[in-house]
Amino acid sequence: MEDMMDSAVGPHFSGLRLDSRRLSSSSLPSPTSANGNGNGAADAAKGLASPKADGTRQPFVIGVSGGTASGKTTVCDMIIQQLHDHRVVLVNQDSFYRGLTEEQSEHVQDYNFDHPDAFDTDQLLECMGKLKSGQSVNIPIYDFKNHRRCSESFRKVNASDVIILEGILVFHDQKVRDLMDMKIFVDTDADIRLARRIRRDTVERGRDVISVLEQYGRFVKPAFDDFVLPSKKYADVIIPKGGDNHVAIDLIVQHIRTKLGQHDLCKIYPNVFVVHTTFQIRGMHTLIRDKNITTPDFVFYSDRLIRLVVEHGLGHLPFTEKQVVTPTGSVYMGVDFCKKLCGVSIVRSGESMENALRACCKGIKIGKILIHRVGDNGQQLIYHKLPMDIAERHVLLLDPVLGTGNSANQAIELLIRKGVPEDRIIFLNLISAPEGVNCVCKRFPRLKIVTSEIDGGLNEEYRVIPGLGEYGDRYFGTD
Ligand SMILES: Nc1ncnc2c1ncn2[C@@H]1O[C@H](COP(=O)(O)OP(=O)(O)O)[C@@H](O)[C@H]1O
Ligand SMILES: Nc1ccn([C@@H]2O[C@H](COP(=O)(O)O)[C@@H](O)[C@H]2O)c(=O)n1
Ligand SMILES: [Mg+2]
Repeated sequence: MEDMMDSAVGPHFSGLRLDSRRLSSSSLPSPTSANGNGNGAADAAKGLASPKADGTRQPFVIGVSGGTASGKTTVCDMIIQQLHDHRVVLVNQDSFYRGLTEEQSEHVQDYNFDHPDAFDTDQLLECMGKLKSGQSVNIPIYDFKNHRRCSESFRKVNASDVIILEGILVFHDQKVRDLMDMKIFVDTDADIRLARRIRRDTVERGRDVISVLEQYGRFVKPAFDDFVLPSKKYADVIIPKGGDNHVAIDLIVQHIRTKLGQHDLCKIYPNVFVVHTTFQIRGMHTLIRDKNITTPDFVFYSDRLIRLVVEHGLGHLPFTEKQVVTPTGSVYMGVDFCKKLCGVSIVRSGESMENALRACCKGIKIGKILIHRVGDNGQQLIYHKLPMDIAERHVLLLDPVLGTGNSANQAIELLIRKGVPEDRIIFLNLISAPEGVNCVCKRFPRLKIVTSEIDGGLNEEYRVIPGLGEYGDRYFGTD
């Protein structure tokens, strides 16, 4: 999508109209550009939004606007359905309609629901701010039949990687626009919109045709001309034909998938590090993943790979400056290793990484954590033997395969309970599933993960695919 966006210079592109001034790579404005658009198209083309001060990434926010009944909600639902990914949430501007007072209700025919003042934009900004900072929010539920908010219930929306905010006036207020990394305008012919609106308001909202037409002529159309249409210029992408435009929706879905894709995990989570791949590394992975390899060969090549991961992990430790004198009498300005260090292996497969760690760090203390599932109810028992002064050390947590992330999270929680600061834990593994990376990084954004390959995902039995089977059994020859 990004490549295609960059090369699409004409006003029309497969039914998806892109503003070529914005999307030609040389003219992409920054989100803080002085043109007042608050345009985040540059971010949209580059990756997820910029990191926050604590190093975690902010969610990617997509604004979807357009006239009433243009198909905004339909388009958003289609995008979310196609993505089939729980890391995308929808926020409707409609939810932030102010409820009518008794007096206003008595003269509802005179109320302008299409004016910006009809929405509680401060509340919308507060909710979006919370979502962007990773907190879940309770969003009001608005009832179009009695023009009020439901007083007892809310819709809980969890923090996500992608937030879609849709509504007729989401591009009107600059503060709301500034939240967005990408803006889509659903452009549908006015006659079609009116026809749909009549049908929707009579069938779904219990109104009569006369009142719908009166409201349309008195408020909806003028407000469209005064507020909605002028905000179209802020759009990065214009979709003609709304939900019927499958080409445009496919392209947008593909774009979001790219943002969420496993190859973007390192962009999403700045603390995930994948060892730079070479043909040697690919060759060793090919051997250990082969179901026909002998146990000695599995151990030999695993050990080689683990040493690479350990060395990479050690590179993330703090250092102090150190000078030494060389045999030529010259001074070498170098660095000294971090001394306060220990390993912790998650028993049993994590123990397979201990030799490689000892080979790299002479005399290193290594603790152990055993996580034992109790029955089928998800409860787990943890046994551990850790260095007494672990709270003062940097911890290299060892487990060769990161699958669901559940055991890793249990182990990390224990380390934190023992006083180890989150940012002093480096989790080392050979293979990671994207699900595990998401699970661990969301919970512990300051911890570092160092891995040698990120696989496709988990199957129905929660095994990493393509993976390499039961690592511990293969390493210790018990398979
Ligand atoms: N492509 C389409 N063809 C036919 N009906 C549609 C189409 N898109 C939306 N509708 C219908 O039109 C009405 C308005 O669509 P909706 O997505 O709610 O628009 P908006 O959120 O922009 O107001 C709904 O009743 C919906 O079912
Ligand atoms: N009580 C209300 C509140 C809003 N409206 C109309 O809804 C339209 C916005 O929603 P869309 O899904 O159509 O974008 C807007 O045009 C309002 O006129 C209403 O009729 N009653
Ligand atoms: Mg809608």
